[in-house]
Amino acid sequence: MNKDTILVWFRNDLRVRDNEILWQALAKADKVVPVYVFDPRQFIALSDKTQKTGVIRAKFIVESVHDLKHSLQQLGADLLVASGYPEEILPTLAERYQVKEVYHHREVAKEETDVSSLVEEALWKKRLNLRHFIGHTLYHKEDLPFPIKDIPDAFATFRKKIERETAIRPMVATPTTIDVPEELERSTIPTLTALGYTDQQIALAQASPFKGGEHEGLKQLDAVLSDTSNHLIDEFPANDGTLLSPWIALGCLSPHTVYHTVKAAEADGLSKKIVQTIVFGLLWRDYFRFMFKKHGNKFFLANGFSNNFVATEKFSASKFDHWKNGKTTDATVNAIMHQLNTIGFIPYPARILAAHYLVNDLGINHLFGAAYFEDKLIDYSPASNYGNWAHVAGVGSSVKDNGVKDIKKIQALLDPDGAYVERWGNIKTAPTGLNI
Ligand SMILES: Cc1cc2nc3c(=O)[nH]c(=O)nc-3n(C[C@H](O)[C@H](O)[C@H](O)COP(=O)(O)OP(=O)(O)OC[C@H]3O[C@@H](n4cnc5c(N)ncnc54)[C@H](O)[C@@H]3O)c2cc1C
Repeated sequence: MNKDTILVWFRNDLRVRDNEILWQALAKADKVVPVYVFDPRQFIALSDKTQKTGVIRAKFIVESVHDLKHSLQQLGADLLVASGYPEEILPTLAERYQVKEVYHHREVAKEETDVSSLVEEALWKKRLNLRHFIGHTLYHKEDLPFPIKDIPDAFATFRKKIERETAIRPMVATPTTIDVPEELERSTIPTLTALGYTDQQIALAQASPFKGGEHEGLKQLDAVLSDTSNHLIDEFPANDGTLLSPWIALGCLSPHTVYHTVKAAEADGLSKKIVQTIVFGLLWRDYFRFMFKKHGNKFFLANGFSNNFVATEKFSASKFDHWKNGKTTDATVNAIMHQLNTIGFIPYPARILAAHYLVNDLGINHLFGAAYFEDKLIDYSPASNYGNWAHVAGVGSSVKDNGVKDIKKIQALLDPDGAYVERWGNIKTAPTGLNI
């Protein structure tokens, strides 16, 4: 057995910069086998005409995998790309390349952790270890001032304690060269057609201005910090965020890269307000991931964290369809849904307004809306999506943050001068079902 080879299984960490699994594998082994697997479970059509991964996010993923492959090639390595079940593919590759261990980043939501467990079991049958790393959060789980089971549910308390008592780790170094086994097989990245999307869907996805990959993410970070306008920023005139969430969600950028880059820019004069907005956002993201770790499947219950039973039998398929297709009686909600269906991204106030309308005006349980966002959002991540939806619906984990406080103010934030509804209100979007 060659004890000096480690298989690095990339999932939602599609980067070479600040990637602990890659860095640790290189420190421990002479050679690594970098692998990405397109898992068919991630690309299936669901019974209600939605998809697990809508075509816009699928395009973003494919672009990000291309970018990672290119980066690894620049470092003298390559990315082995396969399609199939990771629990079947990874043990086969591990055997073929006689690896000593398999490294990956641990996830928090059930579907993702179930896949890890299947891989772990299959590897174990070959006496191989799947090593889990915790690299998705800004604050490292092991540095928290409390065990997971004691993390405060109230966001304000969580934030106060964590900011006071925990240091943020530095970034790990970026490799300058990577050795892979000489016989590493050449592989190609599947097209969207091969992943099961129709020509019409693929044409639709071209309207999104977001392009996947670590390089694009770094470019966006640069544009935000240098306060220069770019096509993406121009697309969202009233947005005060960074628009970095798609790259953060897929791990093209690590939260540490964003944090440390922003902090360095602050020392060079970047406005404190921008820095605070970004750090505050990253804290919310950490909070939801830790809450998922603590409470698990509670986020997928119709009544969430509330003890009151939430009735779901009033569900109206036609109202839900109107909401999805931007055909409600509310012009702002319609504009929001058109934007979501067209480019796979809507700003935070738009998410609140659309979610609030579905739950309060249409009386539809928030889980339906969350599942629709799961299909459409380019930055979809289970903890952030289901955690935020639960709050808007009033059944979230942080009691004080439940519900929507001032809907008019949020409306004004999204569309201060009516330009948003003007831009997105009348756009003709394709129907959202799969049979487009
Ligand atoms: C109903 C609903 C569903 C949502 N679903 C998702 C989702 O699936 N994925 C996702 O990344 N965000 C989700 N959000 C949170 C938020 O809307 C987006 O993270 C934000 O709009 C991204 O824009 P930005 O990159 O400009 O954010 P910025 O303001 O620049 O914030 C910096 C980063 O912090 C994180 N962040 C900011 N706000 C939040 C928040 N409230 N919760 C969690 N993380 C946050 C993001 O990674 C973001 O890129 C959801 C919000 C709502 C109300």
